[in-house]
Amino acid sequence: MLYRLTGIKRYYNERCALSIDHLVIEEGKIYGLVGPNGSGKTTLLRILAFLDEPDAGNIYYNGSLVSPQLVPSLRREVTMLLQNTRLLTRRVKDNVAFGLKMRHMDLNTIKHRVKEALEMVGLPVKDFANRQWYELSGGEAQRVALAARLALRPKVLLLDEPTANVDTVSETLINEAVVRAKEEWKTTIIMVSHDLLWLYNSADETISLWGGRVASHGPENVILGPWEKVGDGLYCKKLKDGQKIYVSGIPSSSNAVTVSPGDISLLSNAINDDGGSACNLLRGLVTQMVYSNDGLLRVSIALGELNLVSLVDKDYIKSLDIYPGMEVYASFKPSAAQWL
Ligand SMILES: Nc1ncnc2c1ncn2[C@@H]1O[C@H](COP(=O)(O)OP(=O)(O)OP(=O)(O)O)[C@@H](O)[C@H]1O
Repeated sequence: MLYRLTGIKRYYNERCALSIDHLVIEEGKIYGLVGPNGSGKTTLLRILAFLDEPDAGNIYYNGSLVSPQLVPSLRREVTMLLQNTRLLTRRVKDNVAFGLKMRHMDLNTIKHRVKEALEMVGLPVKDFANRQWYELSGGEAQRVALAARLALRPKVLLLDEPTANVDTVSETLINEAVVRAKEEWKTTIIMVSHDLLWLYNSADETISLWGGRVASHGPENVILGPWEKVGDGLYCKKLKDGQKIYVSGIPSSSNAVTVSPGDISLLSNAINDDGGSACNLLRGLVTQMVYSNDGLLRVSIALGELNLVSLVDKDYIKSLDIYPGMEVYASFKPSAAQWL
């Protein structure tokens, strides 16, 4: 275990922006960090980068309680890349070499690391090393900024939406470089991303934030209220197409629930064969089918204004003969919903 966070709180002007009871980050894994705007993603990254201190709680890094005395040495192992990082006003190779020089590395190592890092992000040394910072496109500049971090071969690389403002070529190269860092140096990666395809295929785990708290499930299947109370502990939401979703439990202040993709089953007709217990049965259209890195298939279904994702076995899909564009039924128990 690389990080263990307990009882973390971060306030801005007495408003709690982050409240994490318990979070563990394992070494050498890729974590996708997701959540709506303002949910605390950047706040969490800055704490993990030791750039900000929480107002309460403890952080353990590599088994040791992090204290202000430890922070300078930890900052050498952990590096962060922001959305639009400004380059230093100098040549590409000087940008990439900067951190290595600060660490007093010898010239041969610096030369090798600069070449390696630039090639990892798809910028050949002969074409780019001597270019000035202003002779680059936005996507190239972001890749140089990433190369400067990769050259350090960091133990932890924190990325705050690094592909938000770059074209698809740069996006692919950045995503590939991140995966290579994990494979070659066992770098632990924590990356804010809205790219669900990347999350499904490359991330080992997803941390989902909601209102500064870690939500129990991934980025999908957040269903917002309003909810109407229809029975004892039973609540209903009416979709625009007239279908109704039922959830149980005790509502929270967020008025939102999540349903794990694994708890949603798919049926090709409206006959529910779950032994008669009351289940939601919602008609929708298959919009996307993606293999996920756990060997299962993620099927996205559009129903009314909602999009639900179901995680299903490949063989089951074959038996249903489902394909994009097909009408299916998504089924889940009201008790599968968890209030955020
Ligand atoms: N320096 C600050 N001063 C006051 N409030 C802040 C500050 N930084 C962040 N906040 C607030 O804390 C909350 C969490 O912000 P944060 O930037 O961590 O969210 P985020 O999930 O990264 O958002 P986004 O997706 O928009 O980047 C927000 O409500 C934000 O307005």
